[in-house]
Amino acid sequence: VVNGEEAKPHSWPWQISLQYKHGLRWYHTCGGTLIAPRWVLTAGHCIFPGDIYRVVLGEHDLSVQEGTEQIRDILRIVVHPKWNIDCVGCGNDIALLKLDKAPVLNESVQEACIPPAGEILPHDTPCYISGWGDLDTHGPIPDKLQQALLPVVEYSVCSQSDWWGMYVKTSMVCAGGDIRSGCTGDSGGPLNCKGSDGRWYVQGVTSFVSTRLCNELKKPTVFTRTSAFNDWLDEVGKNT
Ligand SMILES: CC(C)C[C@H](NC(=O)C(F)(F)F)C(=O)N[C@@H](C)C(=O)Nc1ccc(C(F)(F)F)cc1
Repeated sequence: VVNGEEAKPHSWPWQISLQYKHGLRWYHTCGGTLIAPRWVLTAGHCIFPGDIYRVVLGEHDLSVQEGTEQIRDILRIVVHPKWNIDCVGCGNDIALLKLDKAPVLNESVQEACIPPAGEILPHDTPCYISGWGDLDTHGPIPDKLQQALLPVVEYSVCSQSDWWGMYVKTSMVCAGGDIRSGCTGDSGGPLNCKGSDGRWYVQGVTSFVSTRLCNELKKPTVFTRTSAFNDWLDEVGKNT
């Protein structure tokens, strides 16, 4: 997250760290969101066939054992069938991870709500991105979870030629566009937006930023719009 701030520990208790094994060590590679007892939502582009992954919940500082962490192995990875790394602008950058065992829900580990199908947030709705991604285009990476307020940018603005133009689809949500943004390593994490019921909804899955600068002006962070995939989420979850 570029130009954000350290999140209050465990204030986004559904945020997970997706880690891959390299040699004998594990490394944070993407964010994700706990959306059901045994299901984590992340981005399709976070998954590389053949890699070994694990999920860490209840995390705040990646470099310290805080006692709130719960580590889970992944039983099944389901990447959206239409996700194509060679066409990031086509969308469908979404995947589900089934955990081997449900984590214990507590102060540090909670589920986020999934928005109703088709829900579109109005321009300037205040949402927060959270993640352990780079603090700037070329690093460094933080140890502690970061957050930034990213107001929603409605599609009619985000699809303007000097914004994302044809690279953004209605199955996506844009947010930000000023000096704050997501950045490498925030991928797959949530766009957190508070509903009128006071609950937090994962309205987006962090998908892409500008290849030039993470926080390039008029290139808001682009998220997979969760409310465009309710049917797919239900379908995958059913044939657990
Ligand atoms: C690995 C990528 C598919 C996703 C990667 N995502 C992120 O860094 C994050 F954290 F914002 F989600 C990214 O945006 N990386 C930059 C360097 C990038 O490649 N951006 C990008 C790629 C394609 C397009 C498009 F849509 F035009 F094809 C737009 C931006």
